[in-house]
Amino acid sequence: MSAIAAPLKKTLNVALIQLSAGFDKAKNLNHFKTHILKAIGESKNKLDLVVLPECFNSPYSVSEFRNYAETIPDGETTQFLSAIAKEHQIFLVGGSIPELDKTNDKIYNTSVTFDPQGKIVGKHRKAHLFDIDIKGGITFKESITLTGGDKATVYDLDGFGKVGLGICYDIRFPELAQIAARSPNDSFAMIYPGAFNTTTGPLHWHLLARARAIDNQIYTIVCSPARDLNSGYHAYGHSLVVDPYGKIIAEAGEGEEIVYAQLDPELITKVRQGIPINYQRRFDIYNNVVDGATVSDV
Ligand SMILES: NC(=O)CCC(=O)C(=O)O
Repeated sequence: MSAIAAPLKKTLNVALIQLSAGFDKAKNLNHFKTHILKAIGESKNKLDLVVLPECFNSPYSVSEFRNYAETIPDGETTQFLSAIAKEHQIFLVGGSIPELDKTNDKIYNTSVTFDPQGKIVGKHRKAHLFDIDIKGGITFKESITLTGGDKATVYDLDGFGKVGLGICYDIRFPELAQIAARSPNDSFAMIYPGAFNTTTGPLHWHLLARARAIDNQIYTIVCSPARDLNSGYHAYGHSLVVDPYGKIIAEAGEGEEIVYAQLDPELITKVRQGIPINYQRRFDIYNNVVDGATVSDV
């Protein structure tokens, strides 16, 4: 058995900013800035990382994505977030925004992460678009106006270690988290800006966040908008941080709230020593999972 690597190198203090967003982009940006500063001022530990929700600068609406779309990195929101990260010396996961790619005129649901110098260190385009139709529940079809990204995303939070990033519906596909958590990437967390809804949220939100943590023995961070019953989309809320045991260590309610958590560098190693699934995997059985594995016929 080889030594267990320590994916998280030191304690990380994180805040999740759960707010709703309306039609006024400038108002949305300022609302988030006020609360980022509030989190920095109120946190009892110096904050290292702040996470925003999916579609934090615009309504979450298929018919509005193009109206709010911006280019990255020169668009207004990217510049705005970069300046905040730099001024306050934090890593900032900028939720997600509708991104216009001028090279193909397509719109993506994109998350950008900044380092404490304001530099972009990670960019993820939502890979799995939220197209669902639950009779009597919710129908939503992002693919009417959005295009899916074509990559898993892993990047380094310098000094702490690596993280993987997915956006909302991406959490239903365990492969992105596996890619991030396993060697050679060895991430300590998956971060998901997300906006589950009031039909699937109560059923699946906590379970999926906990499942990704347990599958991979990493932290999972999921940040939702606050629920606004006057908007066209009722977000579930309940932003969460889950530890590598699958235990919820911080959780918001449904309204506007900031939640704080401290990620312990020793816990991942401890969990992996106690439940050593990393060394017990049977790749000889499931290495063909993409093409269709051979199953026993007896
Ligand atoms: N914004 C989203 O991707 C929503 C995903 C969701 O609600 C789900 O059930 O999955």
